[in-house]
Amino acid sequence: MAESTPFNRAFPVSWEELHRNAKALTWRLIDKGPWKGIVAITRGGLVPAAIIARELEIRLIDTVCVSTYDHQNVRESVVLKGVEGDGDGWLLIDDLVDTGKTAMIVRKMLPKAHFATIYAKPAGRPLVDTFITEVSQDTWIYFPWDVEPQFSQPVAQLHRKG
Ligand SMILES: O=P(O)(O)OC[C@H]1O[C@H](OP(=O)(O)OP(=O)(O)O)[C@H](O)[C@@H]1O
Ligand SMILES: O=c1[nH]c(=O)c2nc[nH]c2[nH]1
Ligand SMILES: [Mg+2]
Repeated sequence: MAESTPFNRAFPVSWEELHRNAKALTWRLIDKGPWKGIVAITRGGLVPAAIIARELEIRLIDTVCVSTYDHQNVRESVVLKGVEGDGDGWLLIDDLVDTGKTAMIVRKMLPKAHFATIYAKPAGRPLVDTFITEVSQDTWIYFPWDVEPQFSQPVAQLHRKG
């Protein structure tokens, strides 16, 4: 039997929307710098970090590699790679905070970094310094790199099923 998850809503994000939101995040970050560089939290933080690096004209980019999910199932975080220093003057980027588990680990590694994400759910929100859009805790965000186009049921049919 498939494992159940706490996600009742789907929030699909297109490449265009992600690009626009990453640029919007840059506008919120520009006056908070200057930044020595960016630390991207892989893998989800890589695309937002690339867009933000382009907009802020930052070429020094490092990674912290952390994995906390198997698809929608949360588990023990695995840290595959850390980074030197305390993060002072660095921008730390991820795609989102959900439970805040990943953020808690990375903030401990880089306590002085400025942590920014595009999306935040309520449980993780207090751990983020700057973000763009909040979605509810029971929403799963579908990023464009994780999906492909497929048939979707007409609303009338979904409605009839209740
Ligand atoms: O706030 P949390 O509950 O920790 O969830 C947020 C984290 O989960 C996802 O990463 P994931 O572990 O799926 O790895 P990935 O970035 O390699 O896809 C996402 O990219 C965040 O890093
Ligand atoms: O693609 C994703 N969407 C989410 O909503 C989420 N929450 C934790 N990790 C996530 N990954
Ligand atoms: Mg991640």
